Amino acid sequence: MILQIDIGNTRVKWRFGNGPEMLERGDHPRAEIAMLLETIPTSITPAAVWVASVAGESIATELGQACQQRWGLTPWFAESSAQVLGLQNSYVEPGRMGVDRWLAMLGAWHSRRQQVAVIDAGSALTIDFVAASGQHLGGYILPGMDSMERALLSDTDRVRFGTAPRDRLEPGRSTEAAVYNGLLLSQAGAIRLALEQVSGDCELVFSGGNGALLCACLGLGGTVEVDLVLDGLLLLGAESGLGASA
Ligand SMILES: Nc1ncnc2c1ncn2[C@@H]1O[C@H](COP(=O)(O)OP(=O)(O)OP(=O)(O)O)[C@@H](O)[C@H]1O
Ligand SMILES: CC(C)(CO)[C@@H](O)C(=O)NCCC(=O)O
Ligand SMILES: [K+]
Repeated sequence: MILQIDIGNTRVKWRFGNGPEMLERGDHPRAEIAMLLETIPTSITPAAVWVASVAGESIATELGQACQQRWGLTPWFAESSAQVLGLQNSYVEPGRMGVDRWLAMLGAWHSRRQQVAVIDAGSALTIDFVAASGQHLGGYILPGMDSMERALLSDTDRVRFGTAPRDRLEPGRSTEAAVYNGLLLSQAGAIRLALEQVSGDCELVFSGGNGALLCACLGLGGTVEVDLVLDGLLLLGAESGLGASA
């Protein structure tokens, strides 16, 4: 079976198994990638390791060495391309599109074949549109909630706050509420406005650490699929002839 790894900007998520039968999963801070394999149970012996990474070359090298050492395996790294399985990239240089966006689009569109808005709310917020035909119509890349919060903290003296966000958009009556509701408002508002830029109905598919929060805030329906990137990774790996049932 295949070990699937999603290396994001702050966290690394992994799962082990085939398709709907995912046996084990976990996540780990990206800063400690060298320790990642030590958190994976010894009962897991993958036939292959497939990776979606938005991190730099050094992280890939580090993971490659660790996989070689532990299982004698060289991981396969997914890449964005001009088209795959009917999904078509809009970039002139398709390789420049973040592979997490590309795989999330594949995961969301392939099972639906209708127009979708793919919203990945992690360290960054990305909003991508795919037409029913599979054509990528374009997208947006914004700072995520934590980045926005850090920017606000570093650029102001009197904005200080402490608790976790709630799914509320009402005007805040304390610094804390004004900040958190403001952060949410900016993300939810951006999504609302983005949806106005494309014609026709879109099915909304949310992913990422803040996906469920934003889905609840917006109240526009849609589904939350936390494994969108890994679902796309499985599709691409199988299509690339790597053998999904290995
Ligand atoms: N339990 C949680 N653990 C970590 N982050 C969480 C959690 N719940 C919500 N979050 C939010 O999710 C964000 C991280 O999202 P995600 O796990 O998708 O990160 P990522 O994959 O590194 O990001 P990106 O997809 O932009 O590379 C954090 O900024 C935080 O605001
Ligand atoms: C936008 C992020 C950071 C989201 O994780 C990632 O997809 C990325 O690094 N993308 C490269 C730039 C692009 O997608 O155009
Ligand atoms: K991600």
